[in-house]
Amino acid sequence: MSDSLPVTRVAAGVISQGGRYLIARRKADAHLGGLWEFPGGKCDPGEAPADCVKRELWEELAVRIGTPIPLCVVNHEYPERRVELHFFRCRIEEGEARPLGCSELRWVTPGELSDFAFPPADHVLIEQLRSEPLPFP
Ligand SMILES: Nc1nc2c([nH]c(=O)n2[C@@H]2O[C@H](COP(=O)(O)OP(=O)(O)OP(=O)(O)O)[C@@H](O)[C@H]2O)c(=O)[nH]1
Ligand SMILES: [Mg+2]
Repeated sequence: MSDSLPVTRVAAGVISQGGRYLIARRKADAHLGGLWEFPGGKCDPGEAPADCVKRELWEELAVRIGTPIPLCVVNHEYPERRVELHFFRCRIEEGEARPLGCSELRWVTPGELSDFAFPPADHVLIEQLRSEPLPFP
C-alpha cells in the first residue's frame, strides 16, 4: 500500500428495516459516481465515526438514528485516495429517508444486494450481509 496518499476516514450506515437494507446511488459527478453505497460520508477533523454517521444520515437522508452499532472497519486503497470505512448498523428513529445527498434510494432484500454495483471496499460486507443477513427489526 502506498504511503503517499492520506487516509480519508469515512462512516457509513447499514440501515435495515422490515427485511430490507437501504442503499443509495452516488451522484454521477461524485468519487465512484453511479455506484451504490451505504449512505454516509467523510468524518470532520476530530469527529468520531459514530457522530459522523449520525450527522451524515441527517444531512443525506433527513433521518434521525438511534445509537449506531459498529459492524466492521474496512481499509481500501483507490488509485486517488485511501479510505478507512467505518460501517455501523443503524436504526431510523425519526423521519422517512429522502434522497437529499444521492441520486436514488432503494430498499432491497439481502438477495437483491448482488444486483447492484458497489465500490470494491464494500464487497466483503455485501457478501456477509447476503449470506448472513442482520436480524431485521
Ligand atoms: N458513504 C460511503 N462511502 C463509501 C462507501 N464505500 C466506499 O468506498 N466509499 C468511499 O468513501 C468516500 C466517502 O465519501 P463521500 O463522497 O460519501 O463523502 P461526503 O458524503 O462527506 O461527501 P462530500 O465529500 O461531497 O462532502 C468516497 O470516496 C467513497 O467512494 C460506502 O458504502 N458508503
Ligand atoms: Mg456521502
